[in-house]
Parts: sequence; structure tokens; C-alpha cells
Amino acid sequence: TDLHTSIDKFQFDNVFMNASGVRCYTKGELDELAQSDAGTLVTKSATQAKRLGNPSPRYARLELGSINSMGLPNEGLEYYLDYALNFQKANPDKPIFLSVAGLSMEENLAMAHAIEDSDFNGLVEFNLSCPNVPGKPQTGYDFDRTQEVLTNLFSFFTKPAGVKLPPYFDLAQFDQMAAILNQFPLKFVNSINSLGNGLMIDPETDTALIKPKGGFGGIGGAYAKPIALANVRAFSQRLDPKIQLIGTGGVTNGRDAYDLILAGASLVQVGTLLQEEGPAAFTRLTRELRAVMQTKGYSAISDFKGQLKVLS
Ligand SMILES: C=Cc1c(C(=O)O)[nH]c(=O)[nH]c1=O
Repeated sequence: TDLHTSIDKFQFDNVFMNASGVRCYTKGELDELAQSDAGTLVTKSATQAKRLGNPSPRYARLELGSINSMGLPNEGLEYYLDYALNFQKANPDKPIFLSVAGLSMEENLAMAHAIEDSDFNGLVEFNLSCPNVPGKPQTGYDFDRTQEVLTNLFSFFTKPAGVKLPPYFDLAQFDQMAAILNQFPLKFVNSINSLGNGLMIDPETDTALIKPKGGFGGIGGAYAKPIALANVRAFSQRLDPKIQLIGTGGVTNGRDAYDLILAGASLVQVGTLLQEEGPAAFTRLTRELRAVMQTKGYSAISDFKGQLKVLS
């Protein structure tokens, strides 16, 4: 069984990769991902300037996943662009993703210009869904703003790009968002980011588990699986076939990855599990997905990608 997959002209020898924000802040962490069984990697979402992010505790493991309000801590775009340029020289056949999360239209466009003018030859993920910067609404929940950002962006940006979306929970929102996304030369849509603004409580102290925003933070892990499946499936049914899906959310084993691929995902990102288990998780996930494929009689990702059946 072969876990080879592709997005646009980019080929990956394994369908798994990290979710942005997880074990991808420093060059050391990024190198560990590069040396793991993952097919590729994405950098922590960057802002122009380095950010320290929110006060700790800002991440907590939960019974069925995680809660985080990191607050977009990152080393700044130049750091990750520098990593990417060095990486592509040393690994010409392993395209990587650069994630960008500007806090304003101007910042997003300025970073996009910097990337456009660089020799970066991988894919850019514009993160429209960071839920944890106090006072900053998620762009992905504002349809007009999303339309405006993408219009301005693609008026000059020519490198391969996609967007990271928040979860949607209403079919009319899938329709509206897909109608916007179909207007642009996107190579991929990545669904979903964490379930924004959840809250969990420490049973000993009756206190919110994390400090920022009175304890409100993005929820990841198994809690997110049914929402991730629905978002990948809904966009797979609505987007122009030229726009491929990346599935993110709730992957704890090979079957979870198999399900995201059935829903339409061409790549599968791993967040909470990677945070908790480390890059060795990719070795286990690869083994488990191969086992599921063998059971089903499939030898390639393309044999079952998007082949979810429904009851008639
Ligand atoms: C880029 C900020 C994000 C963060 C963060 O840095 O708090 N956490 C998430 O779960 N998703 C994000 O997109």
C-alpha cells in the first residue's frame, strides 16, 4: 500500500503532515518533523514581527483532546521564510508549507508580497482562522472580509496558495464560503482549525484550565473529528475540483485519517496527537492507515479518496 498523494503539481510520499502551530515553532522542531515519517510539514503561522503570544498556562491536554489559546506566538515571517529557503535547497523533492496569519489586511498583504518576491517554491497557507488573539475576530467567520482579503491577495500573488478555515456548522455557511472560495485560484482549502473558544475547568480548583481570555481557547483532538469530517466533506462537495482539501481535526489513529480521506482530503494534518505523542506518531499513523487500506483492498490513496458513501 502506497500513501503517495499530491496537491496541484506537488507530490508527497506520505499523506500525513503536522497541523500548523504544533511542534513547528523553531528550526529544531521543524527539522524533527522533516526527519519523521510525515510526508511534509507546515510552519507555525507567522506574523511580520516576532510575537510572544498569550500568558501561560495557554495549552492543556483534555480527556479527549486539547484546549489552546497560544495567541499566535511565532518567530516572525523572516525566520520561517529563511527556514523554508534553506530547506528547499537541501530537499528539492520535498515541498513544504509556509503558514501566514496577519492580524490585519495590511499585514497579510505585506507578508504575501515578501513571499511573492522570494524564491520560496512551496505552498502558502493563509490562516483565516486564528481564534485566540484577544480582540481579533476570525476572518473566516466574516464572509465579506474573506472576500476582500482574497481579492486583494490574488490581485498580485501568483505562488501556490490555500486557506486554513475555521469550522462551519450550517449548510448555508458552506454554500456561502464555497461560493467565495471558488472565485479564486486556490490550490487547497484546509479544514478545520480548532473549534474556537471552548472552555474547560480544573475539577480541583473550579478554575478555568488556561489563563488567556478567561479560559477560552480552541478545542482540538477527538472532540473535533465529526466537525472536521463534515467540513471536509461539505467543501469537497461544493468546491471547484481544482481546489483540493486538506483534512485536519481529530486524527488519533489510522482509521481517523482514512475517514478524512474518504470525506475528500488529499493530505491529513495532525495536531493534538502530534503535540502529545511527538513525531513518532507519524510512524504509527502510517502503519495503521496502511492496515486499514489493506483490509479494504486498497493500494493507493486515490483508490478511496472522496469515496464516502451515503444511505440512499
Ligand atoms: C494562528 C493562531 C492559532 C492559534 C494560536 O496561536 O493561539 N491556535 C489555534 O488553535 N489555531 C490558530 O490558528
